[in-house]
Amino acid sequence: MSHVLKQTLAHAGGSTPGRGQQGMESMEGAAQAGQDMIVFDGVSKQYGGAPALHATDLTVRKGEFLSLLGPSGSGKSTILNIIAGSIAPSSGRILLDGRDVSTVPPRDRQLGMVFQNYALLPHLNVFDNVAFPLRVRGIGATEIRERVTQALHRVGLTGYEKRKPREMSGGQQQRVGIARCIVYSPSVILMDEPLGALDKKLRDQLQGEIKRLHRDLGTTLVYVTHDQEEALNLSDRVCLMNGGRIAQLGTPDELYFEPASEFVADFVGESNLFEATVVGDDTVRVGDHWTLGVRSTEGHRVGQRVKVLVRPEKIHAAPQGAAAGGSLAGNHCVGTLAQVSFVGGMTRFDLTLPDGRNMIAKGISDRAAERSPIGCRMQMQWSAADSVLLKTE
Ligand SMILES: Nc1ncnc2c1ncn2[C@@H]1O[C@H](COP(=O)(O)OP(=O)(O)OP(=O)(O)O)[C@@H](O)[C@H]1O
Repeated sequence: MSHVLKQTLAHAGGSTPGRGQQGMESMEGAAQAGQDMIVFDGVSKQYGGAPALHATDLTVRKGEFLSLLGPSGSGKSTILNIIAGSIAPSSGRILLDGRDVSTVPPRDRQLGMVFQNYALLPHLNVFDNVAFPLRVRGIGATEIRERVTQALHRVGLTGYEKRKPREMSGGQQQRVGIARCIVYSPSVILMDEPLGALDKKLRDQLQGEIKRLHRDLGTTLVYVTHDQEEALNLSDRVCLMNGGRIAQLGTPDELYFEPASEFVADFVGESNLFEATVVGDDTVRVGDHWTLGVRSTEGHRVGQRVKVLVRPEKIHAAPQGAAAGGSLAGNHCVGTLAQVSFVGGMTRFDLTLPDGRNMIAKGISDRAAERSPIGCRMQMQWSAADSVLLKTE
């Protein structure tokens, strides 16, 4: 039996909290119960002295959809597995709904898990796979039938009860995995790259279903992904990891428009980044002559080196001489068109500025602009309010 399958069964086989577990509730932990569902208090993990997770404080609120996003090896699965109890932290405390569970085994944490490889029992049909966690809890046959029927209905699999996992597509198998998780109403659902094995179209569809499910159930959900679009689309908040540390924790909007660092700006979406020097209030200079207005230089001194972020969709690009699109008073420059492409209803312009810098601009598809020949002169405009200074690292 695979390690993952064993883990799943351990979770699925959890009993209701016993006396021993309640005895572990510390007074301090109980006092923190309230809006916080999961609390990491200085939690770290080392493997033979190498840190997989540096000492981390993290709070997941009740009912929240929190994504753990980051490149490979950044510590996402380590956090998820520490919450699940399948990895013991090297230091720190974990509170679940105010209760210190640092030493509570996985089966007693009342969590649901969904894995990338579904981890279904191949010899059982869909009904029995979903019923499994209820059977190990000793629930009666009538209630099992009701709850399995309802869980399968929620994931759109009514009528598939008798199928074996191998007779189903990847997307359907993952729906079974989700039904098996929600059937026993866990207070927290942990999903580890649940859509990682599916193609883009199915991923998009199941993303919508997971989002709806989360809204309907109101359960706290922690979701590991390395796909930034998925994280931004699904989450109330995103916890972006880098090298075993939290790079930024915030709403998708905050990460996208107010990234805390160049790493965050780069990882989440596309960006134009300019090295610049602060030359006055809300004004910076790029290179020798180019002066830009920025949203704010508060907290920076004149002469300080900074990086300025402008998201491509905030830059309006048009062939030089064409009517300007709106009044984006503030910043402008000219350049030559290096490439134009049509991506999902947007036109993307890759531009080269006179000093050799590259710039990306994106806008709602514009037929006239799209027909602009490569090498033509383009004029770009954007507002100072959309030029954000990044904190220097
Ligand atoms: N059992 C282990 N023994 C030694 N090192 C480990 C072990 N498990 C994880 N690590 C290391 O800990 C770090 C964090 O791993 P983790 O699995 O949390 O990353 P991740 O962000 O989930 O990556 P991925 O997206 O590739 O799954 C990595 O450097 C990894 O090599």
